[in-house]
Amino acid sequence: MFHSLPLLRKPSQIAENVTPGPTVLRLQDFGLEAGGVQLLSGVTFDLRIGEALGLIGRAGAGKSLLMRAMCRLLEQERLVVTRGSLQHRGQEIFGRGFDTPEMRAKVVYIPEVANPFPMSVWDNIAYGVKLNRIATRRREMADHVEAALRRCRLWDELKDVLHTQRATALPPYQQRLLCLARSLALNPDVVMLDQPTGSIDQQENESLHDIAMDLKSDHAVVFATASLADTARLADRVAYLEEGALVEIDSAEMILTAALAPQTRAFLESTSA
Ligand SMILES: Nc1ncnc2c1ncn2[C@@H]1O[C@H](COP(=O)(O)OP(=O)(O)OP(=O)(O)O)[C@@H](O)[C@H]1O
Repeated sequence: MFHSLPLLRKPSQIAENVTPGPTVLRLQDFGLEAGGVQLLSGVTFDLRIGEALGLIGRAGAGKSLLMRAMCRLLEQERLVVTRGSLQHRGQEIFGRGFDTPEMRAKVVYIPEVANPFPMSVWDNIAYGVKLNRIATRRREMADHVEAALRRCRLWDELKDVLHTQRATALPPYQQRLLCLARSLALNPDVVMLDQPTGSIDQQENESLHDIAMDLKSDHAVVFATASLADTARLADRVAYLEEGALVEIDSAEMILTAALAPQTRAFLESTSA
């Protein structure tokens, strides 16, 4: 029974000294159709720095699509029609004249299958830092590379091979973390992680949990995972999606132990059975 899930964090595991910061994303009755097919509808929520939102739902419910929409990273965008409002810091993401590259540095999406550049670890991070003029001097650049790798718990392992280790030859989990480090070096305010705990072992899961809890201190974090246990450990709020529609969003505790919508309850029952 889902109401007996022994999954919720103890209060002590909630990031300490974090009071939710400013709202960075605001969705109001947001919907999206592609090629005449309705793929997302009725999505309304605000997202603030300092909180983690877990997206749950069956395969194909629209979790990845929603995250991709939130950073305007859609396939065949010319076929896409949006409804309602989706704003990053007060600006419509799908509005005309919106600065998409600048926003993509601020609202980052890390897919389940990592896509590092076929370059060294250093170049993977330095490339965007240089392009976005975050640092130009080598000393400054080195600080950014180190800080990003430290936050992703990669520094100790990679510090001696920054220039010689090809990113695409790293193990898959490290590739994913490197992509996260690459994005963090651009100072985003929203970090979206798609299936972050997919195909990783227990030790990696623990390390990822620590990384995500730390990220929450100065970012808004959105993630989708098939694991309700991981959702319960990481999320402050949880949103349940079904067939592209937002059915219910509330605190993690409410959704995972006392969901109101029958659809949410049915999903939780089937998932924890
Ligand atoms: N650009 C697009 N054009 C048309 N259909 C799309 C597009 N992007 C996604 N879809 C469709 O939208 C639906 C939602 O897919 P999505 O990958 O977001 O589901 P999901 O909830 O993340 O599933 P999973 O848990 O399996 O990852 C799917 O039917 C998918 O084929």
